[in-house]
Amino acid sequence: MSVYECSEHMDNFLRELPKCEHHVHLEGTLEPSLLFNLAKRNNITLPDHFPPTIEDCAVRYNNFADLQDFLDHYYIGMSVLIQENDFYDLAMEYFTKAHADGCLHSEVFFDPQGHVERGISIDTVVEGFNRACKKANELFGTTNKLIMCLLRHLPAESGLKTIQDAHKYYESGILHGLGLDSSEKPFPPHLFTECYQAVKDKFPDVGLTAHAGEEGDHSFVSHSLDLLKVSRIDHGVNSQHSDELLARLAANQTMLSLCPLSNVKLQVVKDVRELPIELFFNKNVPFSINSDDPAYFGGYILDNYRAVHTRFGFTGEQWSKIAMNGINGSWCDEARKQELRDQVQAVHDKYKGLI
Ligand SMILES: Nc1ncnc2[nH]cnc12
Ligand SMILES: [Zn+2]
Repeated sequence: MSVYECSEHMDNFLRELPKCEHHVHLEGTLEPSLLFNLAKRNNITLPDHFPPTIEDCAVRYNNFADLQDFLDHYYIGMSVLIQENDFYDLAMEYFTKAHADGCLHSEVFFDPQGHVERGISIDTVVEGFNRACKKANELFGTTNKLIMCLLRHLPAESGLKTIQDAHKYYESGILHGLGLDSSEKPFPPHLFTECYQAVKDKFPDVGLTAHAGEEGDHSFVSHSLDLLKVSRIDHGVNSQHSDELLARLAANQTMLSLCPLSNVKLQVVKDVRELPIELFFNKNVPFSINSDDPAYFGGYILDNYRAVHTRFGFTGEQWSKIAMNGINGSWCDEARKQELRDQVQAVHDKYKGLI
């Protein structure tokens, strides 16, 4: 349901526009090609109901009934990640694609509990991902931060243990944030108050965020703000149903990390056009545009920008504001933010009069 055309100039502008990604799960960047390679390399037999070929994956991934249906595949997919090098290769594939899409700063999620419960140590996971963050910076000049997520379908005690295991990585600055993901509706934010408090007490500078308002209603968003003290919200689309919450997000400039193609693939909406993106823009609620689990949802960050453009037809001015909001909501230092803002301004000026 594309309404607006994406002219050649606009397409170039969107690619060159310096982008920040705040909502991508590294395990969700596991393309079927790498998944099958790693299964072979590590002698992993996938269950019979997992799609047996790359082509079958494409069909199955186009037919998720909802978030849980996707997650059931996502957890099987990640079972092929065993060695530190597997985590490194996975993250390098993502950083390479993100760089080609004009993404200059990525804050990436990972799910340590999904690996530790299979007998993989958190050190294997973090060391592999951290090595890739450093290599991508060296190769592409991009900046990258790791956000550890807790799985909300597991008890808070498991979350607390994971936080303990990650202590040295928060202390050394290898981990920059804490997030909360997995099945939303049955596991509301209040269950994790103690986990968030534990990190906040020990590491007050660590960024806090949580998935909320993807399938859960707007109270999941306000409770994440009130109880978990998060400074960002992942998804947050259901904030649209509360004027009071919208006013609060705007007043505090709390950024929502939106994932348009994910919302379509997981049946949150039928088409990107139905998302409240114009409402958020007009109400001054800051948001960034992200890919969530691009290997499963058929598009990386630029595909998501394009999908939004063809539905909403934002002007160059509006796109530059969206890019600036993404920079302001990032967890990099002020010097890096200024560098990124200057680059947005330069691309904006280059395309003035052309788009
Ligand atoms: N979209 C999503 N929502 C909740 N948990 C996730 N884990 C990976 N992708 C997710
Ligand atoms: Zn997500």
